[in-house]
Amino acid sequence: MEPIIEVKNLMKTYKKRRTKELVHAVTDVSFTVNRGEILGLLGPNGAGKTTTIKMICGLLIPDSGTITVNGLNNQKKRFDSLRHISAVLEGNRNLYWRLTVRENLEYFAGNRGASRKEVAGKIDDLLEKFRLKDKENELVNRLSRGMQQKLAIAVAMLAESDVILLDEPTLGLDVETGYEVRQLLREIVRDYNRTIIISTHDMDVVQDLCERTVIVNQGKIVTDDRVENLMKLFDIRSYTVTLSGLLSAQQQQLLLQQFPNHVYTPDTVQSKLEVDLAKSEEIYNLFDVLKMEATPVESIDRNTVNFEQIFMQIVKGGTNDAMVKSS
Ligand SMILES: Nc1ncnc2c1ncn2[C@@H]1O[C@H](COP(=O)(O)OP(=O)(O)OP(=O)(O)O)[C@@H](O)[C@H]1O
Repeated sequence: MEPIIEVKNLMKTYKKRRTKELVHAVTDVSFTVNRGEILGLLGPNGAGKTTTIKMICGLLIPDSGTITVNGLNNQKKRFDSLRHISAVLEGNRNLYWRLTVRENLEYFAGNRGASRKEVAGKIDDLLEKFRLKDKENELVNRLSRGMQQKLAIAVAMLAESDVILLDEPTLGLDVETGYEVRQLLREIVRDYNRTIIISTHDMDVVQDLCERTVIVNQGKIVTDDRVENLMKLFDIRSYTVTLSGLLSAQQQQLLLQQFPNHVYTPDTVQSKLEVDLAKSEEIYNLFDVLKMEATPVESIDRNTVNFEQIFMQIVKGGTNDAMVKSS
């Protein structure tokens, strides 16, 4: 694995203009991103994600710490290192709303010194890839939010930089467009050999797209691990039992003793019982309790843990939580 971005001991404090109060946005952030990786940068509101992203793409200067892009320190070799990075920070705000889709692409390509003729093929390729060909002459302000977002990512692709930073790429998109954007990002990494860092609150993005995630809370990293490792680490054996009727008082008593954290929702027609097992063998104890009475069991379903639950679990303890790392 070849590291393309190395972030070491970043720190950034803001001073509020009016009150002069200090905000320690990033207190200690270090992580590495490998070439060809899709890394999810997560954290609750105000955790320091945008500040970190802005420091990586050179929009903010850290108070201390270093950022290396392709082996180049982004403060000492600012121009050379930033050449390797493109960023889509506020999605559609990166675009010119009174220009058409193609004009936006031509404008931003021109900004990088390329002539209209030189980039025509590249623009056609991007329009095709981002399924925007039939909208190429549409004004950006007439496009849906999803199309604007796709165009903003296409603009970032023009630079042919190794790394693309995306802040909330699926924010405000409907389910279908969110899926399409995720699909596109996957293709970008696969077909164009790019590295992507995504700051997001969208857990579908993480579960579906990111190989690794760095979770920040109150300016510090609390988790840096592969998504599949975290899924395994938090894979609690959680079951939902559906009954056609009620549990007896004795059954409820036994459940309380054996599974103190269970949740029982009684209903004369259809009751629900949710149980977390510490070990898989405990399922036999559950069966023993259920078969004590003749109440029919309609189904026993294993609940799968999703990334949202994992995320909540990791951040709810705040900065005192030990760093979660399974490997
Ligand atoms: N220009 C600024 N001046 C003062 N405080 C700021 C400034 N920008 C950000 N902050 C504060 O720094 C902290 C980190 O903010 P940041 O935007 O990096 O968090 P975030 O993780 O991206 O949050 P969100 O998910 O809400 O976008 C927050 O407390 C925020 O209020």
